Amino acid sequence: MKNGAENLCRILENAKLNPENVKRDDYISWEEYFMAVTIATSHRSKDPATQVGCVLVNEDNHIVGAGYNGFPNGISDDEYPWGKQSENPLETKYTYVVHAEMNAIMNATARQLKNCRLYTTRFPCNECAKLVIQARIGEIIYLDDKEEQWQSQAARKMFNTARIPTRKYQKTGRKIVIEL
Ligand SMILES: Nc1ccn([C@H]2C[C@H](O)[C@@H](COP(=O)(O)O)O2)c(=O)n1
Ligand SMILES: [Zn+2]
Repeated sequence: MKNGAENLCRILENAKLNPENVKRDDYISWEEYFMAVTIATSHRSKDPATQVGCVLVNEDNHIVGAGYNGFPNGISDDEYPWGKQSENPLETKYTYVVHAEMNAIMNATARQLKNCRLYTTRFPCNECAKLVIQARIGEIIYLDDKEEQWQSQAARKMFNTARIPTRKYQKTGRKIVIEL
């Protein structure tokens, strides 16, 4: 019996020494993973000037919603305007585009978005902030913020009042290459 136990210990020790039996340690973190999916989601946007992605993650680290900026379902990307500058609001994208955060919330598979984390490549605008607060989303993690824009300032003001924390994603410098 003693020899059996000794043999088993030796086998286990040898196994640990074999790298094929030990998990890799260079996997990406949850934060890197969710922001990578958020950035990848933005690549579906047809907006020629600005592509925004957004991902909703619940308390179990499950992705429950994702979206990017685009026109509503059935509104042709080829017939509606993608321009930014016009005296006539009917001729600019802003009048029609659904923001990435709005699409992520609307696409959410989970009925309950309460306390989910919202990852986004661009800090939410005031209109998205209203939906985020109403959906009781728990935290905003963003890549970039156009702080000079009043829409961003209004959103931040509402998040502060609603006590929804926001934080800027801290880049790790890691790069991944995805060949599609
Ligand atoms: N938090 C945000 C802010 C903006 N967007 C979308 C709306 C437009 O498609 C584009 C912004 O246009 P720009 O003036 O930067 O060319 O980004 C969003 O989805 N979420
Ligand atoms: Zn918005």
